[in-house]
Amino acid sequence: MNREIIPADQLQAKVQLSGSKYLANRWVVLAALASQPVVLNNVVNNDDINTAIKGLNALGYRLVQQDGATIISLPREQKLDRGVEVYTAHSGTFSRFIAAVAALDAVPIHLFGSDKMNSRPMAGIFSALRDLGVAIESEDDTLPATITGPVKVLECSIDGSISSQYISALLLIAPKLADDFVLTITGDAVSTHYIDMTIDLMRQLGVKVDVTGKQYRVKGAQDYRGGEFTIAPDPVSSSYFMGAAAICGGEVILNHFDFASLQGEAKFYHCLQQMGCDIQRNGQQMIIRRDQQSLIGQTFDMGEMPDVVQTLASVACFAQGTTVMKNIAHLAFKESNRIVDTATELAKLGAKVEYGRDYLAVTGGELVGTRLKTYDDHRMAMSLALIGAKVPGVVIEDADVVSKSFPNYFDTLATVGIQSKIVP
Ligand SMILES: O=C(O)C1=C[C@@H](OP(=O)(O)O)[C@@H](O)[C@H](O)C1
Ligand SMILES: C=C(OP(=O)(O)O)C(=O)O
Repeated sequence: MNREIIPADQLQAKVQLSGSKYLANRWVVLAALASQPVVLNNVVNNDDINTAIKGLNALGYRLVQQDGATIISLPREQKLDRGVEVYTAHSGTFSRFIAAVAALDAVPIHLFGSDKMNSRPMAGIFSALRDLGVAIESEDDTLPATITGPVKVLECSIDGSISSQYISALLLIAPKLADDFVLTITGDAVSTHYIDMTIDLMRQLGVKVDVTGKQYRVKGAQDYRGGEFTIAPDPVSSSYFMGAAAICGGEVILNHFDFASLQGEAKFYHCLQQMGCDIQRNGQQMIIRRDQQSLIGQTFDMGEMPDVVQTLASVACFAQGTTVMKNIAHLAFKESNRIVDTATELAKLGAKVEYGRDYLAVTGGELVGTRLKTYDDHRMAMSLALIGAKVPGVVIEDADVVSKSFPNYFDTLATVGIQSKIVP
């Protein structure tokens, strides 16, 4: 389904966003592994989280979706006694997390993803699991793969320069191993705040994790305890509405912003502030305003904010001068190649774009609306749509890719004043 975005006037809107998919991805795994019941509230209903729940249940874990946004998880009754298959769809996070969870069982577990997911790297987690004595069958260190545990060795190292998800995955299962586990990160680690988020939630369930520089030590045979938790709103979903205020002008109020979030992208508003937006906090609300002031291009290190690079690239199209997003080599391994593919689509609109292995630079100027591809990447659809709020004739192809993280994205955009219509 393709959508044409209708240009909007200045915005004057309030928006309430659903729970973080990043926290939910971790919580469902932790809840599954917990020794007591866990209740999760404000769980986002999107493809990635539904895939994770289904996949964990295929391994005999017991997560049940109650009415709306609540999930209840009960402890698993027994380990698997025969092999099963798990579909990981387009979720990089779940593919990496479930590879580690699968290693806790001593039967072959076959993982396969969507075509896109099957081309994303898994080598980091597979090589670490092999070092831990787990058998991995995979043609080229991608999915599909068959994983046969259990973990027999309790020390490994992992290259942190491709994805932090490999590290989060191993940490999540570490308390369930028989003895103390030591993980050392090599290389220049990326997206490290995601590892901090993982450890923070593990600690909330009562387990002990020691961090010394690039080394993580987790005591073996610890129980994740139960409890009831409410998931805070998603900082990356909120970036599109902040970006909308920056591009269209006017004011957008995020009803509830997770100011305490450890996630790197929760600081995206600092980028908009530096470019000229006025940002205010009122309790849990964030207010983003742009009146007469122009946006001014800046240089940003986005190494810890990978998932808002495309939002920033869209905003940059409307700024004076050049916005440089650097330290983003790891964006090549997401749902699309978020350096090359973003540059390609922006260039189709007439934007002046330059890119290299680890940067993207966008210079503001006149744009002309056209049809844009989304490459099976939800964030490509959501961020490019923002350009259509200002430039007539922007058509987002395969706009329903947004269901990966934000199924009602276009309805929510309409509530802030940016309408769209389905077109051939
Ligand atoms: O741990 C996570 O929840 C994620 C980590 C990041 O990936 P990388 O560590 O691969 O950069 C991020 O881009 C992804 O959307 C979610
Ligand atoms: C990269 C993303 O997710 P994942 O790696 O889980 O597919 C994302 O949501 O932008």
